[in-house]
Amino acid sequence: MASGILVVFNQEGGRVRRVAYEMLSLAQKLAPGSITALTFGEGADQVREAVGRYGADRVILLSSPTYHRYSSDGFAQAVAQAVEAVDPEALFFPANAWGKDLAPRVAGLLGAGLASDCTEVHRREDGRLGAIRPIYAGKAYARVAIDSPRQIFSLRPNIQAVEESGRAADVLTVDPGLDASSFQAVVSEVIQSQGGQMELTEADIIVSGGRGIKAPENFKVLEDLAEAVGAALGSSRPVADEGWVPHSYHIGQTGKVVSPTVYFAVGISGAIQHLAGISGSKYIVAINNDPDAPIFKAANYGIVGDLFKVVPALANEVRRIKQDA
Ligand SMILES: Cc1cc2nc3c(=O)[nH]c(=O)nc-3n(C[C@H](O)[C@H](O)[C@H](O)COP(=O)(O)OP(=O)(O)OC[C@H]3O[C@@H](n4cnc5c(N)ncnc54)[C@H](O)[C@@H]3O)c2cc1C
Repeated sequence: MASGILVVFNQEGGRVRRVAYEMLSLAQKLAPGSITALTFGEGADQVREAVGRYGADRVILLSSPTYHRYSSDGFAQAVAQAVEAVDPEALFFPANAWGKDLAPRVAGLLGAGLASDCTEVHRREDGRLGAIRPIYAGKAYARVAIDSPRQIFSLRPNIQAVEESGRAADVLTVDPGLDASSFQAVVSEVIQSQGGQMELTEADIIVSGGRGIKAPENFKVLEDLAEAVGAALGSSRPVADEGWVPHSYHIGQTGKVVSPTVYFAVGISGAIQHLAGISGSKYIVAINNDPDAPIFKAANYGIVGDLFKVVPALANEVRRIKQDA
């Protein structure tokens, strides 16, 4: 009978994103002792110790040149073969760009149900897994049950706690026997986006600017705060549409969905389409000179004031506290 969870994730040169550890920690709670991790690409061999520490009992490392370049159809076939070898009850994928591309293809190949972008996965009374996921642009949450024998979930980053279990994972050798030349679509080049900052969907702190910053050169004020608090930079859609910042900064219904611990919304009015992308934030700090701005209804902390005075004062205060510490 199918049992355990197969946790599939991406890595670059041995660098594993935190969401992989979050998935492993959660999987270990749901199916203790039967967690298999699967990753691909150059550097995959280096992740064994780290994934073991965070809850993998076994690990499949597809590090051969066949898997050096991402291929949606090729990787989906490899995951399907790993599923045949491991026979898990469920698969976890990260709900990042990589996982959002791969998970539906694997679900299609396996004929399995997929619940995407989940904020919670739990064990139900009937022994199967269930999930909670946001719907209607984050305005409501749905409880999801998957009827197919195999269940697939993609998990939103920064939602689960990470716990170290302190064991080393055993390496499980699975050779899908695939030939990269038969892959239909292969990523031939990855171009680093402008700014080269950390991935917004995985950032713990985000400083985000809206039209209230008035001109692209004023974004420096936000960069200074971001540097002081160690944050990634984001923006509302009009700011990215105007070309004041790269499009990769755009947060919201039609942009990135983020779930940081702290989200600074600076000069952002709080339109519903923007809130759709930030409702997973633990704390929202709004800085706006209009006391009636809708963002204050969503915020945990609000400062009514001119951002050009408030933000530099905040950055200086953070630096002063850090120096004193
Ligand atoms: C189909 C659709 C999809 C959309 N998707 C998205 C999306 O994904 N993401 C998104 O962000 N938007 C999206 N939008 C646009 C959205 O409706 C809003 O227009 C947009 O979010 C407003 O951006 P803003 O808050 O930067 O600008 P504004 O609404 O113009 O707000 C600027 C704010 O700055 C404040 N301000 C001005 N000067 C200062 C100052 N000196 N100090 C402090 N505060 C100041 C103002 O009080 C105001 O609240 C979408 C719209 C549509 C129709």
